[in-house]
Amino acid sequence: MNYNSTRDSHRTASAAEAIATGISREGGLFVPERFPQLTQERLLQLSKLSYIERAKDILGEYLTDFTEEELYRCVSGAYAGKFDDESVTNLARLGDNAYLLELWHGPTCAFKDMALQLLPHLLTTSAKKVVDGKEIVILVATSGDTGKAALEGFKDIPGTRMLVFYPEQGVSPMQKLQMTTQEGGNVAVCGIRGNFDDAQTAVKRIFTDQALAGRLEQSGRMFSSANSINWGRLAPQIVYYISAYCDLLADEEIALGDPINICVPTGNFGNILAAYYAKRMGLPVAKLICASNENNVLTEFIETGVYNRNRPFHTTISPSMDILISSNLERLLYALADNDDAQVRALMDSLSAEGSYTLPAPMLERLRDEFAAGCCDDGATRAAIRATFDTYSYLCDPHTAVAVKVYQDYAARTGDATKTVIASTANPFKFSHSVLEALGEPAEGLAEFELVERLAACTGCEIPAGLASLKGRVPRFSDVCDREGILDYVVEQLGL
Ligand SMILES: N[C@@H](CCOP(=O)(O)O)C(=O)O
Repeated sequence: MNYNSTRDSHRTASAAEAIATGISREGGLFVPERFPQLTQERLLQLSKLSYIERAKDILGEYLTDFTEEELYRCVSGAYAGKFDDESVTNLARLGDNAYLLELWHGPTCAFKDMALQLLPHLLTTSAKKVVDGKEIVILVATSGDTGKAALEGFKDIPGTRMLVFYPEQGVSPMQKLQMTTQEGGNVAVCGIRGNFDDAQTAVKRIFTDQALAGRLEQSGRMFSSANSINWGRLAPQIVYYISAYCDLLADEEIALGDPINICVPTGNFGNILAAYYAKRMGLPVAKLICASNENNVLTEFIETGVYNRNRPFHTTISPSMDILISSNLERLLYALADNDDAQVRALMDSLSAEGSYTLPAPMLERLRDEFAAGCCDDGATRAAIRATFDTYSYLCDPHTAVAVKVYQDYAARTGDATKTVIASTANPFKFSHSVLEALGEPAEGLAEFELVERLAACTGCEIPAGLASLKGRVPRFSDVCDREGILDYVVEQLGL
């Protein structure tokens, strides 16, 4: 299986090359040249396997330049003993037709662990194949969850170095504590005076700066990415949607071939794109429901075909989705345009020049066939946390609550009673202040761990070990730079 760049479809890469480099030289994203197909018998077989076996099987279709033994080592290294239990994910029922797919049972309590426990194995295996001996310098832009999961995955991994940039005023206190207390001799964390889009744009610019890449190469190093622009981040996310379908099958919640809907809270469009790719592989999926917070650029796009980032940026209680430039949308555009790279280049040029673009009618029609969308503000998010807890005794984090609300609005609006998997993306204790407020509990003026303990006391939910262990920890990293200073920070840190 080879991969093509969304901005130059003649540029091909093996899986190992796509993963080691992270992004194509001209700024395009790598996409598989075709989608392997899952038959119904295959889904049935997969439903009898463990998560690790399912992951090995599905990823084997994409990572064809990895040996069976390499794949098994990567997948078991990522998932065996690293998650709360060997099922890795959990499905919790929410009413008659919905299930929350809990993806946050890994070490950093967010869905990003599902891919970022695996990426270090995939990346070091890939590097040995295609760029042996080079140190991989991984630059990460985060709005809260990717940063910590990437740091945890890559800490002290030989041959790698990592610099993480996060919006200093745009993540939850727990997310900040998780990142700034990170251990590991190969990592550094820097806050920026700006938002996630500023960090992501600066990092992407660095990845495509050929002069800088040359200087880095002279010192035996190369850049890569641990964001979902890297194929090695996205492929593992496809697995959990297929696995969720298999779990529903094994639990006899659905019959083989029954379509499901998938609803995903998303900002950078990676998590929902993985569900779309699962559908392209033949997973029976009816609608993909895209859930956004007040930064509703994706909702408007799916409803109208106009992508317009020229709008106020909102700092919300679901900060990991505070994004106006959704990187992975580019991969969807490539698919909707039938792999026409010129079309993608034109849309992306318009996005960088004007901050907006409009889909041609045939692409919009295909988009709306596949996707539905909705959004909600912080007030509705809080109300959804409260209502979900009161009605189902289920405590969800603000990002998951956005998806629950959007799904419920969708179901009420359309009458669609198809069984729906809602991606539950983070543990609520990462956002204790907002969750307590939503429950109507006093939260003002309390320190972070007072909030955590109060939330545990009033809900009976367990504080995850990965967060409890941060109590009393002193931050290691306090660097902050302007958004314009990210390049200089990288140059200085790397001694270029
Ligand atoms: N929500 C993300 C933003 C980056 O997304 P990614 O999937 O491209 O890594 C975060 O938590 O940082």
